[in-house]
Amino acid sequence: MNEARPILSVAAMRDAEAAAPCGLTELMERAGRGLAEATCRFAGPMPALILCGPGNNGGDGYVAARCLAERGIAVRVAALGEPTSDLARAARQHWEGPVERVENCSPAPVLIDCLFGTGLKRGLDPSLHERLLSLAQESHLAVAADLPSGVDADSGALLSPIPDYHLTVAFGALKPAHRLMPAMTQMGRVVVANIGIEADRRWFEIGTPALPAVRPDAHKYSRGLVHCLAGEMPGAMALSASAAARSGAGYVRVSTSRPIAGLPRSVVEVGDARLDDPRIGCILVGPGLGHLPQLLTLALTSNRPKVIDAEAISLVGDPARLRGQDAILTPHAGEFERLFGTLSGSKADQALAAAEASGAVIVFKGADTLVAAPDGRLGFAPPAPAWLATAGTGDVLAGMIAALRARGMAAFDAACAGVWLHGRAAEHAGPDMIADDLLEHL
Ligand SMILES: NC(=O)C1=CN([C@@H]2O[C@H](COP(=O)(O)OP(=O)(O)OC[C@H]3O[C@@H](n4cnc5c(N)ncnc54)[C@H](OP(=O)(O)O)[C@@H]3O)[C@@H](O)[C@H]2O)[C@@H](O)CC1
Ligand SMILES: [K+]
Repeated sequence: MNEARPILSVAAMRDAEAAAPCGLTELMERAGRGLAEATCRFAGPMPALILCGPGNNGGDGYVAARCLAERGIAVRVAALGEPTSDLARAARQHWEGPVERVENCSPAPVLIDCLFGTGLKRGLDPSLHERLLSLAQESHLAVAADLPSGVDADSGALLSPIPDYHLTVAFGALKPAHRLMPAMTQMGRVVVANIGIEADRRWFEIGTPALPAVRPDAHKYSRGLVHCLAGEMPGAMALSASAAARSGAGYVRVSTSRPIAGLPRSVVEVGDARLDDPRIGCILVGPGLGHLPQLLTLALTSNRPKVIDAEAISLVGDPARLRGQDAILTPHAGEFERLFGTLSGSKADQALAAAEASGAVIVFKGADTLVAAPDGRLGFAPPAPAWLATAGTGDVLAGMIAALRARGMAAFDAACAGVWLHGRAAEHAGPDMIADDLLEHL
């Protein structure tokens, strides 16, 4: 079972650290020990070079050096200068070995980057980031302590270039950058070292979903009716409706003015669109919609839950129009901007602002998909294969989420579950998959 792991912003991390009953010195001790242990497990007994910055990330490095030396590993330390924080100064004093200079130290098979973590405020000086890149290039394995030095922890932006790491050891909890583009692709394997903080769980990495059980007395309506509104290009809705049928909906119905090729025989095509039917568990509008804004208007006249995808998102026009609707929106970046405009802040900030402005659950898609709720909950998708970026996969996701919503899951939970299952289906389908192949893996 893959538990949802908490994700903490820099501010939330500082609060959690300050509230830790064990105190900050012990937290640093645990972070350094966790770094040493994870590195040993990953790299074995290879000689290591630890680069220490001036702050507490550097402090973790001095602790890790001591722990690695205690394990008999040949470890060297190189620093930018003397530590500037009290905690790091104390950690430096407990390291009994020599301290070289980052500018002229020689490389080692394992490079451990403890230059900067959550305290990074600007890009590294060019001479320093070039030094970091070249030492990483000359190592076999590069390990980042908490975050690669150069990454903004809250946004995932690269403030200066970073090497590709093999392992990143996050302390206490993941930070947004561990699951946001572009930083997430350069961190290698990401593990969390438990340092004993209590983490707020409103932001989290989406874990294995708990799907509703099928009751012994279930019938097709109680298992969830998804009503799809097909538009000008019904092939897209064929994918969505098939995905809904394969995601456990009891009954999938498609309103269409002409026959749709490629639908499973169990999916029913109907000529009219009676959306006041209380048995409808979720309406789906958008995939293949084309220029039929009246279908969105029709969906919005119904009080039933709805998933609004693709072209229908842009047609909403004003986010306030969704207030009072029980809606899930699934925009990619272009659709997001068309509806919500250019919002400031990180992708996480933007997703939350959009959820608040619309009152809807927002699935902000991309290589770093986020699911935001109006109440401030935020799910970060675990990494999914890059080959998901192909035509029609969004239609499949919309159908999956509609089915999970129709099965009675709350909107936010259904969206998170759909995103998680979609990523895992892509892993099973393999690199040459097309969207249709996902259906076999739902
Ligand atoms: N708090 C805790 O209890 C625990 C924290 N832990 C660890 O602490 C890390 C956070 O530590 P931190 O806050 O000291 O920040 P950190 O990332 O070391 O850097 C700050 C220093 O860098 C400097 N600086 C910044 N950018 C720069 C640049 N581009 N180029 C040059 N300098 C730059 C900045 O100087 P300033 O700009 O402020 O003058 C300041 O001196 C966290 O990631 C985790 O590893 C764990 O031990 C668990 C317990
Ligand atoms: K680091």
